Amino acid sequence: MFSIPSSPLLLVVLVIAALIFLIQRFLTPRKDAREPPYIPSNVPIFGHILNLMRQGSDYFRKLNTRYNHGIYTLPMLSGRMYLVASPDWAIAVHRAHKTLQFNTLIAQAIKSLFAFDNATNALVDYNLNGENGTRDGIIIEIHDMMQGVLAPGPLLDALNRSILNNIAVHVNQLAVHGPQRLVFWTWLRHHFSIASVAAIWGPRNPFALHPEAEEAFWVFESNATALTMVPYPQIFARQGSTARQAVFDAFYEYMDAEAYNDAGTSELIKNRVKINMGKYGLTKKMFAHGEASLLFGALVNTVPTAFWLLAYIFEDAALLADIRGEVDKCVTADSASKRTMHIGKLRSACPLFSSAFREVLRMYAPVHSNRFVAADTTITNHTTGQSYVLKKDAVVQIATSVIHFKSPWGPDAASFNPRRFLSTGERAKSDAQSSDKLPDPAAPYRDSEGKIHGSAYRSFGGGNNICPGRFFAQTEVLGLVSLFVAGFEVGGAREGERFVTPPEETWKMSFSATKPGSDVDVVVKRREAYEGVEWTFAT
Ligand code: HEM
Repeated sequence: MFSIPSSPLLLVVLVIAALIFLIQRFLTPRKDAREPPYIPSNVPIFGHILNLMRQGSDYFRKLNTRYNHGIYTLPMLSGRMYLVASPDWAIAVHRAHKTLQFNTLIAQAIKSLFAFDNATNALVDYNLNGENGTRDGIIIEIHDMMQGVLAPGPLLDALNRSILNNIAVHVNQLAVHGPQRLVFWTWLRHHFSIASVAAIWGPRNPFALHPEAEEAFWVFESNATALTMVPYPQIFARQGSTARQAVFDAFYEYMDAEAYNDAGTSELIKNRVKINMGKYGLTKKMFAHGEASLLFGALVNTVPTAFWLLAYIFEDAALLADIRGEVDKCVTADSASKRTMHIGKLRSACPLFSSAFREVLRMYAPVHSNRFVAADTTITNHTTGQSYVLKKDAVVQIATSVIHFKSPWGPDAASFNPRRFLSTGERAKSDAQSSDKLPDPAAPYRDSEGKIHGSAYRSFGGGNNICPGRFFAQTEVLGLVSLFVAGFEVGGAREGERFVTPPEETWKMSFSATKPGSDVDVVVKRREAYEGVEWTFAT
């Protein structure tokens, strides 16, 4: 017969055990045998979340090493997350895009991150996933417009010209009177940011109107998770909230001055104005909030990518010499002091340079893709024929940070190999190519035997929501880095020292590219015979 325990401690233990049992019983999602393998955590209900908070996305790698499945069910609170850790399952997720939705999650995130009012939230929700069977609605129209404007063609060429010539202005001012010391990440982040923002938003852009908004943006960005998760962020995520407001204010001033009408504003922004304010009647204030979202797209991945590419090239004298051999062929001399970098040639005729760029993205931009399960959905792995059911209201996360470091990348997957993306065939093809064709930086990975691995290379995501900015990002990064390679030497802070690549930040969630964990002092000087040279780009 049941009797009340005499020890108060035992009583407490029993009550806690009973509570955990009840919470687990009612909160833990019911298992369905048709779902992907179910991975319990050592601490019920909260375990996976606590581990993620402590270890960031490294936790997914550890789970994958331990269980080695291609896809998992992770119970979290009363719901579940499906973790995708293989290219084949990633393809299966992208195929089911009607019910595995990107827009539902992005809408949820932008509403809180950009502090929209109710009227704007309603506009965001309108025909969010094409429920009406049409392509109207703010989110869908902006998506379609961006895919169009940023696709290879004359509009992208104009944007490329603008960013590259802005970058050249900054680089031309370097080491003019002899070697110059730089705090490298800080220098790069500042100059790349203002060059990009000027190319996109025009001469009277928000950073030009309010220079403090640039630093505020990076504070806002590093507090983005807290801003979306914490209630009353103005109290509990104060630093991020203040920085966010400074960015909103700078954009508001830009909108209020109608500076988007200035010559030099990109078609991207002119079209965003037409859709958001013209067609859907967003207020200037709310549009100013929403524009900050494009800053995330434009800056948070490209700046670290440029940094790591420069770091790896200048750290390794042999790699620098090889890439220089390619890049020098893309330069023409217009006069004794004027050189032109031909960007089309840079993209199509520098196989090692392009390979190193993609390798940097593999290692430092393993950005996860998230999808919302709008209805129970069966997905099938077309290599194995196996199927699983994903349950309504769950979230699917394609763990690029796992996929980029396992098969098919081989035993050296953990280390930087700038030649990884060269295959014999590809090299021959690139050498022979004389046109300025634009290779897709998100093209499937081909290994050294020429075998194609679809969806193994995922820095730009995949499926319907593949990053529209990938061609632009490729041009900006290769353009900036090419000027350093062709015209400068970057060494350590002391005479004769080589550049030493700093470690990456330790805790990361793989929402965006990894930043350096510490800054690095360098000395930049002009390359011999390029002392007085001024650079421009031809696109
Ligand atoms: C190295 C640079 C970049 C990386 C690694 C990157 C990566 C990504 C990833 C992983 C996604 C999500 C795809 C998915 O879930 O399947 C994405 C989406 C997006 N990116 Fe990028 N991105 C970069 C540069 C840019 C640039 C320069 C822009 C704009 C100027 C941009 C604009 C966007 C936009 C608007 C989306 C949302 C797409 C949609 O609504 O369907 N990105 N990016």
